[in-house]
This record gives sequence, C-alpha cells and structure tokens, in this order.
Amino acid sequence: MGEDGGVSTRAWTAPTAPRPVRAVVAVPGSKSMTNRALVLAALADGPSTVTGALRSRDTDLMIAALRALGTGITEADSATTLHVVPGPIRGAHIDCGLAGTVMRFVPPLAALADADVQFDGDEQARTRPQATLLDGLRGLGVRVDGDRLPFTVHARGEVPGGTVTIDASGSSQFVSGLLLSAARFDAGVTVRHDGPPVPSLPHIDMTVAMLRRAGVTVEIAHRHGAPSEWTVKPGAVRAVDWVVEPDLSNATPFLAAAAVTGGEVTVPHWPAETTQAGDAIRAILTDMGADVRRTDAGLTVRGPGELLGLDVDLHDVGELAPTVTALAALATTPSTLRGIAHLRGHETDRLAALATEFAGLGGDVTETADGLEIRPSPLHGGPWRAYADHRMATAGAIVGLRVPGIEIDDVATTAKTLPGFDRMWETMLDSSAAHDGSHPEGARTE
Ligand SMILES: O=C(O)C1=C[C@@H](OP(=O)(O)O)[C@@H](O)[C@H](O)C1
Ligand SMILES: C=C(OP(=O)(O)O)C(=O)O
Repeated sequence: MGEDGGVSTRAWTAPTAPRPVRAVVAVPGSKSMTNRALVLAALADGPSTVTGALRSRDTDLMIAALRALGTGITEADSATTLHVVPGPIRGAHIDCGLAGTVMRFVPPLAALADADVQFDGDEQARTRPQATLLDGLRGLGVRVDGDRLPFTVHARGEVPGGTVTIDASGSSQFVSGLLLSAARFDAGVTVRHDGPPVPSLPHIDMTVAMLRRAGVTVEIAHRHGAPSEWTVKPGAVRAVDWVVEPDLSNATPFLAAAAVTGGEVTVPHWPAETTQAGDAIRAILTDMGADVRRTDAGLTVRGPGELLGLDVDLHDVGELAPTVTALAALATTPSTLRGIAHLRGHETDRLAALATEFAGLGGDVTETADGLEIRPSPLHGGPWRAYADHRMATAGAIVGLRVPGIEIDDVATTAKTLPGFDRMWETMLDSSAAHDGSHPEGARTE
C-alpha cells in the first residue's frame, strides 16, 4: 500500500447540473510533463527549475522517489515551482503508489545508483504490466529481481546500455522509461519495438521532445510508417528551466461538462502546439457535435443541442477513454471506441470497469476485444465504483451532471492527478448557477 495517504477513500454524490454549465476552469500542470521534467532534472548536469509543476499523488511520489535516490528537490516561491539539484544516485526504497510514470520511469534511473533499489507500490499496482521494462533493463546489463512490483534493481553505479528489443504494445511507458535515463548509460540505448503497435505514441513524442530540449541526441527509425526504434546517444543531460503546460487530459471532464449540458466552458492557457495526448479532445468533441475553438482566452467548448455518438480509434490517446465513454453514454446515437485493449493494464481494467459501472446505471456498454461499444440507453442513479482510478471517478462526475443520484464510492482517488477535483467541479456548477446561464464567464476556478 502507498505510504503517502493516497489510499484513504471518500464517497461523493456527483452533483447534477440544473442548467447549462458556463465556466472558465484553469487546470493544474500536466502529470506527464511534470514527471518527465523531474526525472530529467535529476539526471542533469546542474540545477533546474520546474515551473507550473503538478502537485498530486503521482507527482509527489515522483518527488519522494527522486529525493530518496539523492536528488535535492525544494519548493521555490510556491508548491508548483520546484528547484531540483541533482546528486549522486544512491540506494533507496521507492513507493510507486499506483503511478505508471513512477514504476516505469524510475527503475532505469535507479539502475545508475551505487546500491540496491527496492520498489513497491499499491496492491493494485502489483498487477500492472512491468516485466517488459525489467527485461529491457536486463538486456542493458542491469541485474533485476522480480517481474512486477515488488522488485529490486541491483544497481552498481553504471549501466552498460546498448541495444534491446522489447514488445511495447502493453504501454508506451516502457519505451519512455528506457529512453529518459539512457544518455547516462555507457553506450546510450537503442530500443527496438517488436510486436503489435505501440499505444500512446504522443507520450513517446513528449519524451523525445523533452530529451532533445535537454540537449540529448535522439534518433528514430520507422517501420511500416510507425516509429519502431529509438536511439539515445550517451552524453550530458543539460539542466533546463522547465515550464509545464496545463494537463489537457485533466481538462477533459470540464470540457465534457459543457458538451453534455449544452453550456460553455473555457480552459485557459491551452497550448497552440503540444505533445500532450489530451489535445485530441478537440477533434473528438467536434465529431460529437460541439463547437470547439482555441483563442487567446484558451480552449472554449460550446455544447451542442444534440450530442452525437462517434466511432473513434483512441490507441494514441487511451487516457481519454473514460471521459469519451461518459460522453458517448449520454449521446443520442451509438459509439464505438477502438484501439484500447491496453487499458486493461491501466489503474484498473478500464474496459471492464466502464462496462460494469454503466450496466449498474441501466446503460448499454459492452466490451470488445480492443474497446467498447456504447449504445444510447436511459440511465438512472445508483452506485458508481472508482476502482482507485482517478479517471473512473471523473467519468462518474460527468454522468452525474445529467443523471441524479450517481454515488461515487471514492472521489478522493482523483488526488492521483487532480487533488480537489470535487471542489473544482462544485465551484464550476455554483458559479454557473450564480450567473444562471446568462454569462459565459460564470465560474473561475483559477
Ligand atoms: O508516459 C506517460 O506520461 C503516459 C503514457 C500513457 O501510458 P500507456 O502507454 O500505458 O497508455 C498514458 O496513458 C499515461 O497516463 C501517461
Ligand atoms: C494511465 C494513466 O496513468 P499512469 O501514468 O499511472 O499509467 C492515466 O493517468 O490515465
């Protein structure tokens, strides 16, 4: 179990929206960027700062892991501005909680330590796929005991590195994890993928872009039009002052609130260009009939009169599947979500969890080999289990806007990436009510 209090639970009745939601909702920093910036800063050739960092269970677990391994991390003017001073990497015990980014990004860095590093995490994390990463490390000359949490990296101060072939079809994080620390391996690394297509490629693009920004040379080779081999040359990781973008995946439940209530929600500081997978919500909501615009004010979604279902491949953006399933379950026409078999290894088996919880509300959501079929069906209130999955909890909240009596068993689990989600949600609704739907800038949660 996590030692950081992340396992305490709290029940919450999701509030309904008596009128169209009208709000401006600022979301905190990206989990994926924060945890990459922290790892790169810990490996860098000097002190870095990370501005706009997300503070949440997953990022605090990363901070704790890197501190235990010898990195100095202090808060500067605020909790979201972190000063990172690299130090010699030493032996430690690491709690991964349920964070994929901690369990996949930290072991390769820990392999550079001068002593053993032990990893464990939540009970539920012990079933998340991990062997591919650990086999990859073995292929690079590291001794590792175990194939899943708990496991031990027998570090000896250096990693030979070289070429390794893995099947990364289970998670892009296996590739990202090996690449992030590879510049510090003696021979760098070449990761070859051999297997069905790698999911979540934008997340690997983010890894490559951030490595290059830190002065690391990365080369990519393609097979059949898809990247299949990544090479990181050995060399210094330069210290960078990282500025973290808002978390676009965490923005999606708030944008969905506009879509399902025929309202209008703006998320400020939406980047014009980004490697974040969450940016795909723009095309998805447009396909469902919403009006989606990016302006200097941010990204604004205006809900349609009629929310339409869609047929979409979410292979690259599996993180969005719970939000998209909630939207689709409230749409007037059927939907098919494809390309997301790997969601069975996320925080929970998300395909099973979504099908089960919608069935309990009278919904018609069925699992396929690689996704979900969602048919319109009248929904009623009832229990909604979160399965320790932040995005299951936020999906329940979206449904609750239109369906009274959605009893989420654990809203505290949103602290994995968005502590205070329920307060933000309630503020969004309260301010919409204050303006009675007449003013588009009703709520500001900034
Ligand atoms: O590298 C990252 O920051 C992430 C990669 C993706 O993982 P998968 O490739 O396992 O889907 C994504 O779903 C996860 O939330 C974050
Ligand atoms: C899959 C997710 O998280 P993790 O980084 O733990 O894999 C997610 O946030 O949707």
